[in-house]
Amino acid sequence: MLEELLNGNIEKKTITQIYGPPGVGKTNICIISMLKAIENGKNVVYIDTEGSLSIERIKQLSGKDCDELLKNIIIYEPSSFEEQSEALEKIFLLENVGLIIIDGIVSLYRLELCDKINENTKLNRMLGKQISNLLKVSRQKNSGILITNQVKDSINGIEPAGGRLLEYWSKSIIKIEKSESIRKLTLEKHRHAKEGENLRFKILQNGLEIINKSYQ
Ligand SMILES: Nc1ncnc2c1ncn2[C@@H]1O[C@H](COP(=O)(O)OP(=O)(O)OP(=O)(O)O)[C@@H](O)[C@H]1O
Repeated sequence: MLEELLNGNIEKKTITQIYGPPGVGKTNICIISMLKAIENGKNVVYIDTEGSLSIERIKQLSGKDCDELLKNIIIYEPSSFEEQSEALEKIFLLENVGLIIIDGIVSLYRLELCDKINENTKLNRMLGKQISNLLKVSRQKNSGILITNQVKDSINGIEPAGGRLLEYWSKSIIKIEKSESIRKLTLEKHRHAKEGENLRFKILQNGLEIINKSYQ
């Protein structure tokens, strides 16, 4: 799905970010990207911070029994932002990693934000360290990085959460929105594909159906 919009695979050694409101289809796209990487003979690390990953959904989208596929998926389910940092450290020890997915990169971070400035500074430092580790491990393994992000309100409507740091280090940024059953992906930032390109699709039981691709 993302390949059609990016005119190629998810780039290796950089962060591709997809952001949008709840229930819009971010996890579905993560699963499709994961299945593609496995099809290409790679293992996938899936860091599920919100309990979004469903084995049943993997089964539906792959059309296969999951037992074989699960051998190629390393799932982490951190319950704190610190555990998320620890999960990233573990990837350095894994073999044949083609794609690292963090579904909800700042969900736990946002949950832990509070009114104590010291605590928030610590969380920000941890986010910086996580981004640095992600880039380091992806260079070491020659793997892609796909993260999903929540939205926050801004004067222009909505924008990705996680601040400038995450925006700067995400070399591809894709917005996803929904109107009734139609989803729209828009390429907002990319190093070598046309920004503003968009793709409309539907989520079906057994896959994602592309409706059209256009440039506006
Ligand atoms: N079998 C299915 N057939 C059709 N649509 C489905 C099926 N399974 C899930 N969906 C649709 O997928 C959508 C949820 O997508 P997804 O979980 O990818 O969203 P998300 O953006 O990751 O949400 P969140 O941020 O809350 O985790 C829902 O609209 C749901 O109806």
